[in-house]
Amino acid sequence: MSSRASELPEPSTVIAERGDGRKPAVFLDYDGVLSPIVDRPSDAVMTDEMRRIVSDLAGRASVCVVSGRDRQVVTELMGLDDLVVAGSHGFDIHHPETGVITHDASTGFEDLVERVTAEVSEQAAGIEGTLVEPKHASVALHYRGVDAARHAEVQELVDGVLDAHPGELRVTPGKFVHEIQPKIDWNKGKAVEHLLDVLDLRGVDVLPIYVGDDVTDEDAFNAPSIADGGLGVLVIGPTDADERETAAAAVLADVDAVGAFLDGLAR
Ligand SMILES: O=P(O)(O)OC[C@H]1O[C@H](O[C@H]2O[C@H](CO)[C@@H](O)[C@H](O)[C@H]2O)[C@H](O)[C@@H](O)[C@@H]1O
Repeated sequence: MSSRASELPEPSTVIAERGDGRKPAVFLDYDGVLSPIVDRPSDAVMTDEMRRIVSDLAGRASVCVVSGRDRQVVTELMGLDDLVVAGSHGFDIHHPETGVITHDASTGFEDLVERVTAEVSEQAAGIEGTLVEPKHASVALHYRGVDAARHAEVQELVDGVLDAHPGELRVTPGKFVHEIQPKIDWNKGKAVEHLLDVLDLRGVDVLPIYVGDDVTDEDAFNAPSIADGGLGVLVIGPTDADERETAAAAVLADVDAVGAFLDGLAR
């Protein structure tokens, strides 16, 4: 089911109205959720205050980070190495105590991603302001720094790369970024369902909550455990359109509101 973001309540209201006494299992996106959107991806370092909030919450409830970033990168930006992290849009999952968590789509795409990353890097060098972010299971082509008059060229580049690999790739739009991924049936929603299984978080006493801001987070809002009985929370950034349609059931206004919500959760 899809709703207009501006018409959705805050998550604390939903939880109170449901009389929900279940123990939260919290899945958190990173950019736009735990750290505001900034011009350069490498500048999105989590604040000390958000680090304290996430650490405190992890002491009271199950917390997993599900990010489009590479796992090592998001771990470093958070300054926390004791959380379960599903990096590279949920392809690369790691538990701090037991190590890598495998799944149906864990491997098999490495050569393709390496070749595509090289192609994108070579072609993007001709478009000033692009930034190529190589990742474990995708390549992100950022165009935030590209003159608007050249955005069509960036799109042509992406279309050309997809055409050169018929049936092998898909592209997901993000915030001034094209995420080129192997065409494999895996996404953040599948990663959430897998984590609920392997971390033994299924049960009538568990409330799965997913907090995200981007297009790829809609897969998680639509995951059965979030959409049916769980809680999807969309973070609307300052530049996002209020009329955005989302499968989330609640909204938060910005990263500060995320901090306040997480700080109050499970107390
Ligand atoms: O799934 P997420 O953890 O939200 O990651 C989504 C993408 O976030 C990053 O890019 C976005 O945030 C940057 C920093 O604020 C911003 O400069 C960029 O324009 C945004 O698209 C990250 O660089 C990507 O790899 C993630 O997939």
